[in-house]
Amino acid sequence: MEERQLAIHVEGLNKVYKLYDHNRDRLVDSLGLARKKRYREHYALRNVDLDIYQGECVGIIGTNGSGKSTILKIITGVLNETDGVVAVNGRISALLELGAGFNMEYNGIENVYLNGTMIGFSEKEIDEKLQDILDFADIGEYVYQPVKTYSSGMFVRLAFAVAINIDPEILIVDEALSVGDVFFQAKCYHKFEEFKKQGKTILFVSHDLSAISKYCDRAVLLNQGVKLGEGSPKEMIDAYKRVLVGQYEMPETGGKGGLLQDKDIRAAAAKADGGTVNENVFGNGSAQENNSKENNSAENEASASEKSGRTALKKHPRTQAQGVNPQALEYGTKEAEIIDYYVTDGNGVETTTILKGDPFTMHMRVHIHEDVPAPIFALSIKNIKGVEITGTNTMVERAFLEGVKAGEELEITFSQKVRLQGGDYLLSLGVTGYKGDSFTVYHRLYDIMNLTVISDRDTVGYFDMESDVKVARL
Ligand SMILES: Nc1ncnc2c1ncn2[C@@H]1O[C@H](COP(=O)(O)OP(=O)(O)OP(=O)(O)O)[C@@H](O)[C@H]1O
Repeated sequence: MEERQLAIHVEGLNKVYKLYDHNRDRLVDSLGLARKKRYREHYALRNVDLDIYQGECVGIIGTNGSGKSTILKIITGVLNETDGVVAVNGRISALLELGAGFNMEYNGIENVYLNGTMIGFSEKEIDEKLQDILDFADIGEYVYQPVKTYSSGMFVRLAFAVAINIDPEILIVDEALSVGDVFFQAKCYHKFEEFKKQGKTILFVSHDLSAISKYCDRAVLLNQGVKLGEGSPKEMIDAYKRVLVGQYEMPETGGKGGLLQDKDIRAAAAKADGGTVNENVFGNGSAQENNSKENNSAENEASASEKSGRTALKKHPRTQAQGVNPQALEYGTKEAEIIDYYVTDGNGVETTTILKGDPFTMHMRVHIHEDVPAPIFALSIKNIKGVEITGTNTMVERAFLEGVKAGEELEITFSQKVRLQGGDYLLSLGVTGYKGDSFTVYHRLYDIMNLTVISDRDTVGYFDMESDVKVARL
């Protein structure tokens, strides 16, 4: 059997930042005058092992601040590790932060030469590649303008064109592609396919889970600087979904490469941050707290309810990390009030990310404050441009409930399969009804939640008609 060659080997990698509360502490420390420790240690990466083989396309996923960019920067040599081993076998071309390696005052062509020589090409070699680079970037006369005048889209076109046309053995891309328009993205992903066929190695970070599942052979999941696991994109996206809703748990931990449990991560993070275990698995604990305070209209509502003499409700404090939109629009008389909402996948696991074709259920809990003769419960789904894609309600579905009394609590579920194309969607919920002849909105939560659909096979338009396609020779 042919032995696979390693392209990137990372072992026991740590990156620790010193965080100072005051600038004077930093100064005292840098002058070597500090008698006691004046900083806190922050682990951007903690004991990470990673092997990537030649010809693989590997995606790194994880929440904000999980260490994705840090590991790429260390592999490409832009950043030094605190300790650990990093070995690279092959010429790397990297597309990291937009603008890295570019001189803003130079024009596009001058920057092509600047970048090319930085990677180790001679002027003559770059001369030979220049036309391919300019053709791929396709930014016309702008190549003669200083890059400081470029839009971020133009910038990424040129940077990507340079990165892929200088014939790297290992291509490293950090998120940058999301800046380009869809046509350019398609061209880049096509190039990825070509690269893979040529046996080149690709390592890329993206929040676009569809791209990860479509192009990667393998995915790595980072959280709070710790590698939670690696495996098939589907498996890791699934684990990532659980991290997002705070339900991550893996059955086995054990030896090297084993998956850690939330409590291990929290304990490890807490140790590095000064000892106390932070119950929040989403990263910065205080930021998370602020989020839930700011965006949780439910909490504000509770106090409003109390003021109006209604019983205080036990509401689930949902947060932005759980897909809740802090800018959701809310109104209604609140005679019936939506007090909780969440999405579960086909296994009954709470999530905000569903694979196209899979079943999912929208759950809505409603507290009835005043007798309501015949409430209508509704769900609708919009795309991020605001186009209403689909929706339904208990009236059209003929799921009637009559004579609902004050004090009751109801759970309404909408279960269906995802036929939407890959992308982000916004869910709206409502409770309305007729009081005599007059239509009343009891409670509406517009665009309250985000739902991400992951797809590696998008058809045309808003939804997949699940066509049964046959081609026959006659
Ligand atoms: N110069 C720095 N000083 C201190 N902390 C830093 C520095 N750079 C990064 N960090 C911290 O290191 C951690 C990892 O950051 P990194 O940028 O690698 O995350 P990421 O996964 O790429 O996030 P995102 O998805 O938001 O791009 C974060 O907690 C970040 O705050």
